Amino acid sequence: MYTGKVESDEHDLRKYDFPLVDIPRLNCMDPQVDELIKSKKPVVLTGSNLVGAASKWDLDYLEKNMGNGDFTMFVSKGNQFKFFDEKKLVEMDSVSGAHIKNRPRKEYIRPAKRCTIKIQDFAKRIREWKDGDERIYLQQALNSTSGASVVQDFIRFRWDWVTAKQKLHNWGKLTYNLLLVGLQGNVTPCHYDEQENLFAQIHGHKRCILFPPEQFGCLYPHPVWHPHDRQSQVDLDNPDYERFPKMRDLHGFQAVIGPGDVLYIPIYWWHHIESVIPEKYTVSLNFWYKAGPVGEVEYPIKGYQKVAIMRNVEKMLAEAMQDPEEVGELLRTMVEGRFS
Ligand SMILES: CCC[C@@H](CC(=O)O)C(=O)C(=O)O
Ligand SMILES: [Zn+2]
Repeated sequence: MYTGKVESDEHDLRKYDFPLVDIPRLNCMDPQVDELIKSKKPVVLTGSNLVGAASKWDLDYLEKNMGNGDFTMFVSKGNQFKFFDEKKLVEMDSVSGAHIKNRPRKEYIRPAKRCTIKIQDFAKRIREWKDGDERIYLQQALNSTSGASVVQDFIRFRWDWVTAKQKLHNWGKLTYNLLLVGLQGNVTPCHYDEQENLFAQIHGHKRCILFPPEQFGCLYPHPVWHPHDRQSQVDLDNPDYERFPKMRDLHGFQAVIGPGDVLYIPIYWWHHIESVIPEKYTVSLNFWYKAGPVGEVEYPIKGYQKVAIMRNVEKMLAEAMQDPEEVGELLRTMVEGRFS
């Protein structure tokens, strides 16, 4: 169980140009926990036993008990697993209307290829993996086909505790739990999700770097119609300050989480997550909850609300212009020399 400050070199952590402060680590019964969650600030919860029933979910156990399903796996030549939404290629046609259909479809580079695999084959590939091989990352929603023992373990999660959190903080419904099994060194690059996330670490350690929604301007997300919607264009591990000068203003929060820890990643908060040494692979399970109903709007509006507004403006303009390429031109015309 990780207990020290993050500078410890037990996980051989990469150094960054931007400052990083530790995310608070609190026992789940500490009253400060609900204050932090209420104010949409990240916190590492210890002692929740949320997924205690899954503490035995190592590769051998999963191999024997995940059943015979075809599970989703991503394969990457490098160590980055940047999410690519294939649906956007279709939606973009519908968003941008007929005439774009006959334009040459920009061939997007998919940093990670999606495929399916049996858990036994996946476990074999993890065991046999060696430096230089392409990397693999199993990312599978848990459901009733996930094998009887796994389902039994799932039922024994602390649903009382987590459902009380969901209700207390007025979150929407649990959309799903994503089981994540990845190699040491795998990175999910900087992105935000439109869901509240209780991120439970089961095996191995993950270094999590988070930025608040207010730092949107420093992280240059792809446009909403892009398959990399919600993903930052910047590579924190290989910064390009020419293209993205405001990266210099980044200041982040970090935590290394280990078995039994649960990291609260607030909705719209940016996160960059790396599986770190010493274990060869990591196992995590997230709990994604839809945003709760928007109550009384308090002014001034918050950073995450500005992100939601910017997303809606981008979508509306893409619909109106019928061509996403023209949206940038229109926004520049609107802003340049007028609002400074
Ligand atoms: C596909 C989800 C990946 C996960 C990060 C990680 O553990 O690699 C994450 O970003 C999240 O739980 O929101
Ligand atoms: Zn995420």
